[in-house]
Amino acid sequence: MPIIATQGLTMRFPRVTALDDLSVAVEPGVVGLVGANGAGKSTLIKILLGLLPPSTGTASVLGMDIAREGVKIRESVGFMPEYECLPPDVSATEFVVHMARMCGLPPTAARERAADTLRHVGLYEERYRPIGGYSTGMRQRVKLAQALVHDPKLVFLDEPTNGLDPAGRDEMLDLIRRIGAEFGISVLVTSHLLGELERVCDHVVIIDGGRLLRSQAVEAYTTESGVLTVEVDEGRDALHRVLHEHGAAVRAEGRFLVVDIAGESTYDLVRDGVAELGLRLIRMEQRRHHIEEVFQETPAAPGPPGANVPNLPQGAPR
Ligand SMILES: Nc1ncnc2c1ncn2[C@@H]1O[C@H](COP(=O)(O)OP(=O)(O)OP(=O)(O)O)[C@@H](O)[C@H]1O
Repeated sequence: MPIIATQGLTMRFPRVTALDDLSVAVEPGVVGLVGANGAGKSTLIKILLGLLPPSTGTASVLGMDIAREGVKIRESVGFMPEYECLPPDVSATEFVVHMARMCGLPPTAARERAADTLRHVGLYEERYRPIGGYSTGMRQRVKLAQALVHDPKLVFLDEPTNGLDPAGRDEMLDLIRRIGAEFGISVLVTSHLLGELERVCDHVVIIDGGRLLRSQAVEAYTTESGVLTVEVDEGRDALHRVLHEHGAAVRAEGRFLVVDIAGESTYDLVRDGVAELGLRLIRMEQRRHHIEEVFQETPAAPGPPGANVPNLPQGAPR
């Protein structure tokens, strides 16, 4: 059963259509929702939580209908909002216990769950200090903990890496991966950075201007390309020459050689060239596409000039 399914979901605000006839279904796992700022990600989350009725269309979350079963959906789904929502004067422990109580847990269970969850997200002694003194990374962890404290089957994480430095971003991405892999909780995580989702997601949905561009398993985005990356210890230029002389389409890229694959013979050619020159082969592998490259190849949907050109920052950490 899909964890999320939408049919013709449309959300019109007075000045903008935030979601435009969106039909998509995703299976359990870690699912990325990618789009530039204003693409409609937060609007979709609000609709899926049953907090905002769509203009037209239908949707279900964990098999529950958003129009009729919003309360049940919110009982089963955790939500980490993008915006700042933490009270500065209470500690992380007090806040997360309070959220657990709001979800209906009895006092002792709420305290135990809060302690476990805060430990899982990497907050230890600091959890007794007022949140007002926390770094951005620590505040993001508290927001994540409150989303997980009632043991949901699914969590919506809206831009969880926003505002984090590269190290904090890596830690948050690792946490997200663990939520899916170790705790068996499905995740819908939004980001405007494609590269970072490639690392943690099983499936990625790309939207632009409220419309669906693609919905695919990550492996489908990162299919093998037609080039071979070759790395040798020393003698890169000599190998370049030899391969070129044997008719291979070869070019240097940093310390690598990149060779177009013309068939099985290309592998033999590289192996023979390395042997002939007496070099040490460190790596010979078929290169995989990165999601960002695939996305750049996606043709823009029809519309006014520039309206559908995704404006996604490149070079995200991988
Ligand atoms: N309550 C609202 N009233 C009017 N317009 C809105 C409202 N909420 C969102 N929008 C508009 O809908 C579009 C989609 O917004 P949304 O917040 O869903 O995008 P997003 O992909 O989450 O981007 P961001 O990461 O910047 O929040 C934007 O043009 C936004 O200005």
